[in-house]
Amino acid sequence: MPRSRDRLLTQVLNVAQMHAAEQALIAAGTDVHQLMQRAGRGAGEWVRRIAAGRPVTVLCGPGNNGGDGWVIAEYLREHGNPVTVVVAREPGTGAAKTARSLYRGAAVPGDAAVEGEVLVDCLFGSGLTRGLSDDLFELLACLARRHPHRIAIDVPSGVESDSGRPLNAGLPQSTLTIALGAWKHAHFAMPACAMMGVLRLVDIGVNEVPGAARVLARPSISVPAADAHKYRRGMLGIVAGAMPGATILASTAALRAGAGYVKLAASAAPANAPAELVVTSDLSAMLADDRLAALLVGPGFGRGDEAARILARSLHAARPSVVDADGLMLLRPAMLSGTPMVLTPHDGEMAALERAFDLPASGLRRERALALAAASKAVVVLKGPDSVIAGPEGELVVSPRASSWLSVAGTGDVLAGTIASRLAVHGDAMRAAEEGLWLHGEAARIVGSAFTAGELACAVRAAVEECL
Ligand SMILES: NC(=O)C1=CN([C@@H]2O[C@H](COP(=O)(O)OP(=O)(O)OC[C@H]3O[C@@H](n4cnc5c(N)ncnc54)[C@H](O)[C@@H]3O)[C@@H](O)[C@H]2O)[C@@H](O)CC1
Ligand SMILES: [K+]
Repeated sequence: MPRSRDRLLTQVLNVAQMHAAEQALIAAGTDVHQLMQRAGRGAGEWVRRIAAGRPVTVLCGPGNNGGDGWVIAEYLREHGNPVTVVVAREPGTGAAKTARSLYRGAAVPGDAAVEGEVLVDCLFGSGLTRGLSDDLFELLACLARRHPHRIAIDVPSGVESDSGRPLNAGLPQSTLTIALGAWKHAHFAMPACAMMGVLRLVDIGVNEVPGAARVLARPSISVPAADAHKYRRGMLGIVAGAMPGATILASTAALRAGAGYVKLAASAAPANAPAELVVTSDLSAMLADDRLAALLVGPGFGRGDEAARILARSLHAARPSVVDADGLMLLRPAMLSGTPMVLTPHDGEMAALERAFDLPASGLRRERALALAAASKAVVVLKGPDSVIAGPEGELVVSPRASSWLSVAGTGDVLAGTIASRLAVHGDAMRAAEEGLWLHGEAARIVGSAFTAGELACAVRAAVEECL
């Protein structure tokens, strides 16, 4: 793929945006038939490689997703791979009818008894508007049981493309999902993204859609300038609270994510503080220091009145800040100073912030993150298996599903420390959030399984190395 399309292929579109993008291509001279050929043949090549000569069953529905299925089947037949189409519904669109007419292989009516190695699910794609009827659900489920490899084309049938909501209970698990033209939100939203197996994208020439969300991608991190020194590289101040263990984890990550100097304001030096961490008991002096590039407030903070006062005092210093954990439970609109800020709530903290900012606690996660970002003028990293980053101007970045081994105490502190370290380096809240979230996910990939938050924090260094 040409390098210029790399960034373009990170866009994530909803159904309306995808339709508009297709219409733009059609207006520029490509017809639906050509688009379907590009999509079907691109997906067909993936299927052919996976099938490697083993029998493939293609389940075709009535819409253009079914049309893709007919193209895939013909592509496999042309390449000598055994293929059978199961016709769940006859094609209803012009492009799908044409695709069917061009297929010269075997087709059987909706027959659940067909067996094979690879099932290609082209029953419904982004046009699904309601749950599968009982007969279609049974057909899909029976075929899925009879095929060890299950490839979903565009989105698995039964999944709502814009939300990632399954519209039927008990939908089969796919081993591979091939997105067509652009990523859809379902590819990154729970619970659908956990049903999709490996994700691949086929480029059909879709152009940039203004306002589209993006998938979190590997950031590019600069090495320190030739004349760098510890302060110019960014000094991060971390404000400790009642439980300094959390700030030690955050500091361990922050020391490895790029900041030149990490200072911890704590009433007493924690016993297990890393030697590189400078501990001060003078919070006022730390906040007044001109060299302070960013602040992290919240991990292990406590939720009492004293903690609330320290939070307000810290944010009053008006430095680029990351507010996490207990800090989020105490944050009030009046504490915001308009300086770059990143908020890193999990779902429970998000609900507390929504109460504090008088926002509805309903809607999709990405919509809730966008609403909080708009109300607070902060960048919101809504954490979870399907983390999203929302910016105050409506920017939206969705993260590929994170390692489930991250579900262990302390990993949130590591994320906060990583983002804060990046914020200290350059002061750009959106960029720091993206870099931090990517580094965190990559560190988890590097440490693998059954890791501790401390091991994760140490692996941030290796993750940074991959971005240089
Ligand atoms: N439009 C284009 O230019 C392209 C579309 N492509 C494919 O087209 C797909 C979208 O096509 P469609 O919009 O035709 O959508 P689908 O193929 O998902 O099918 C939608 C049709 O099924 C009906 N329907 C929805 N839910 C149903 C249910 N539960 N039970 C029964 N019928 C139901 C709808 O009323 C509509 O007639 C994409 O996912 C992608 O696979 C690709 O071929 C690329 C090009
Ligand atoms: K499908």
